[in-house]
Amino acid sequence: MATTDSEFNSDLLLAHKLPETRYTYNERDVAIYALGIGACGQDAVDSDELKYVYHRNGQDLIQVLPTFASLFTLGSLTEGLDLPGFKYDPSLLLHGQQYIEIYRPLPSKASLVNKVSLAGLQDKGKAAILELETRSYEEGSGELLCMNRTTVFLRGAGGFSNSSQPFSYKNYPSNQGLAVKIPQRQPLTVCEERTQPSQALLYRLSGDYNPLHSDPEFAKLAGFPRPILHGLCTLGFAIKAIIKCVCKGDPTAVKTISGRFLTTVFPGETLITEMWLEGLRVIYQTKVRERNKTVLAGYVDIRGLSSSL
Ligand SMILES: CCCCCCC/C=C/C(=O)SCCNC(=O)CCNC(=O)[C@H](O)C(C)(C)COP(=O)(O)OP(=O)(O)OC[C@H]1O[C@@H](n2cnc3c(N)ncnc32)[C@H](O)[C@@H]1OP(=O)(O)O
Repeated sequence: MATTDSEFNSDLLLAHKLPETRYTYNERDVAIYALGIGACGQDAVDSDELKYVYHRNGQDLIQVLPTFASLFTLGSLTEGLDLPGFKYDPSLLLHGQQYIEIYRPLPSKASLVNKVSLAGLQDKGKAAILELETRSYEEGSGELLCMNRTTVFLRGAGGFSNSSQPFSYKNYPSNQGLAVKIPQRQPLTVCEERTQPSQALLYRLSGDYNPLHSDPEFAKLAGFPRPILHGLCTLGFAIKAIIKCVCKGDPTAVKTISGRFLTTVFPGETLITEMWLEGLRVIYQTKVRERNKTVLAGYVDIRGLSSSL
């Protein structure tokens, strides 16, 4: 049977092979990213954070934050993703979740080949949830460096299922990236950091140029009073706080990162990240002080016993 352009076609969608993408970066990109997630944003000589932007023995020795890996997915979603058999309005897209596995410390420069695949699609009625998995291999050695699973919440794109049962496709283990249960006890440690009013304008220079984060008119059309902060920028602030407070400042201690974006953050707001340690898992939630809202929650699995607490 012929289908119109707007009709959902799971056969077409699931058979579709997403193109490989490439990502090349150097020490300058690593430093610009670190500044974008607030490194040295309150104190230019902060001894916990200067190492992410400067090293006195050469820029190639700067340390790379594990969330830098999230940039490797740029180019698959931010450039507009064309999926046969499934239509959505990109201007209504919100970043829902990010799951990252780091297999070895990120070098300060590299050329990567990304293998991208569809990891999930769910019909939630009012919205669709789309998940893309990106495996990043170092060019030359072919070594697998990390994996990202990006979940986007597509407002207005739900209700596409052809049968009475809502469409649901997921091709990864159900224990990965689950929503976390926040402990009822007091957090072990808390870190507070103010974002700058220009935070999104700085963060976007790492390559996510979606006008939702910079253009007041575009933001209004997407349903927001003003431009909002990139979800991955908020995630970067939170994980940087965990590295500082729980991992003795060692960014290579981070093995797995999971985060769900619960509500939007506006540039200039203050982020309070609360942390609980459960074995080698740090459960965290990030709140906005000014609105007393939880904006992000998730977990970080750390290697070995490097916790400083
Ligand atoms: C380099 C690659 C980048 C890729 C992304 C590029 C574009 C970037 C854009 C951004 O950065 S946008 C800024 C960051 N994101 C946000 O600010 C979103 C914050 N979250 C929200 O505003 C809300 O959570 C929401 C996403 C609008 C959903 O809230 P809503 O009240 O509409 O949902 P519910 O009714 O609670 O749930 C419906 C259904 O959906 C599931 N769900 C809810 N939230 C999420 C989520 N964040 N991620 C994944 N799934 C979510 C929820 O579990 C419900 O499912 P069921 O339980 O009914 O099965």
